[in-house]
Amino acid sequence: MSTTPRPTAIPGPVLVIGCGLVGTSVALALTRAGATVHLRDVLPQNARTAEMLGAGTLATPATVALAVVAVPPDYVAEVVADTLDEWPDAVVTDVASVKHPPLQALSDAGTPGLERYVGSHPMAGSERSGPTAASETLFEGRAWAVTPHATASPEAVELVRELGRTTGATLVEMPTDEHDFAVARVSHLPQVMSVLTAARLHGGPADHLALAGQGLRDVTRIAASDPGLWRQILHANRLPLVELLRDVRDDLDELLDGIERTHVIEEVLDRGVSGTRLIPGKHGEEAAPQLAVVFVQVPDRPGELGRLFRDTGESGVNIEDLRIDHDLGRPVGIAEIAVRPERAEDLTSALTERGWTTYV
Ligand SMILES: NC(=O)c1ccc[n+]([C@@H]2O[C@H](COP(=O)([O-])OP(=O)(O)OC[C@H]3O[C@@H](n4cnc5c(N)ncnc54)[C@H](O)[C@@H]3O)[C@@H](O)[C@H]2O)c1
Ligand SMILES: O=C(O)C(=O)C[C@]1(C(=O)O)C=C[C@@H](O)C=C1
Repeated sequence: MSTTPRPTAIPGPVLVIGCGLVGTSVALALTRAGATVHLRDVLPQNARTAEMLGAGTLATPATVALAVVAVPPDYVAEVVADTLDEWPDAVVTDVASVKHPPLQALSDAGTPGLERYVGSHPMAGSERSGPTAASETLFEGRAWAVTPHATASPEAVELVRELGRTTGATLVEMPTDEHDFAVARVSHLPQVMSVLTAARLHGGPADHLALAGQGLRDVTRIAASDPGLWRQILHANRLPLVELLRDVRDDLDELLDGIERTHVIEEVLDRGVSGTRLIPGKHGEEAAPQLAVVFVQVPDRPGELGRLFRDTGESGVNIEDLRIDHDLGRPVGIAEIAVRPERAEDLTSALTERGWTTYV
């Protein structure tokens, strides 16, 4: 949900280099918070599209307080070095998904001005690429990693923190190598598992694929992401990723060897359930609370969803999450309203009283 942005404290113009999904989303969020944003891309049409979307201006800036490098990982070190050189007063950050390799390359090259560079990484994105997939609210309530290095100036670190805060994200600070181990587990391994699952659909007869439901769609959404970008991410972070893939290979062996014994299957399934409970909830709560889901039949008519939201609001029960599915072959949808378990009963009775068909 979009919140009213607070004005940014970034003390001058921002230059966004790379106007794809992430760069344009950053630029839109900064513009919305009152920053003057300049746009640049190796593909002029992407910068033009970002400008048309209201993300900033194509005019060359006279000065730059902060440059945000939002290009694919293979080009980050080179573009950061060029930007430090071109704008000697600017702080420079990048938003790439892997943080240690570019820092190492910049440091090995003895890059002048390295104290003005602080890497960062917003933990939000999409399976879509390019400026037309951008959104000014993409980072709201999401984690934004800031990865200072030993020689970074405190002023540079603070400016990059302010960038994350301006987009509505929650800051998480850690060294680059720790960051890369963390994202191998929470982002890169999930990407590989999604891809492997989607790839196994090849060869499935059409009438088998016709049975695909929401479970498959949930697991494979990110498999549709740009392979060119992910080749770079996975290659750059291959060392931590390989460790996790070996663990997954052990899990597969355990399942293959034990598939005849139900307790082995049960153990694997239980580890999955407890794993999902370790994922932090919204607003950075320690772990996602277990939620109860109230299912509500929604007639397929204009205005019905609005009526459901109004009735839910009047019940005083907060919606923690929401999904809407279509009941195949019937003129109704099913709204799945996730609420705190202790409020499920209140919501069910409030909605039933107002004429809704519900089940838990
Ligand atoms: N896609 C995601 O979900 C996601 C989320 C967080 C961070 N990231 C990181 O953000 C960065 C950008 O990813 P994206 O998803 O926005 O990709 P994208 O393909 O949507 O956009 C990349 C943009 O960079 C431009 N570009 C490429 N080389 C350039 C150069 N040398 N100079 C200037 N512009 C150049 C491209 O023309 C394109 O417009 C990547 O480093 C990625 O790892 C991606
Ligand atoms: O597609 C999404 O929903 C994402 O958020 C993508 C996602 C992620 O794994 O969380 C993917 C890579 C990035 O570096 C950051 C975000």
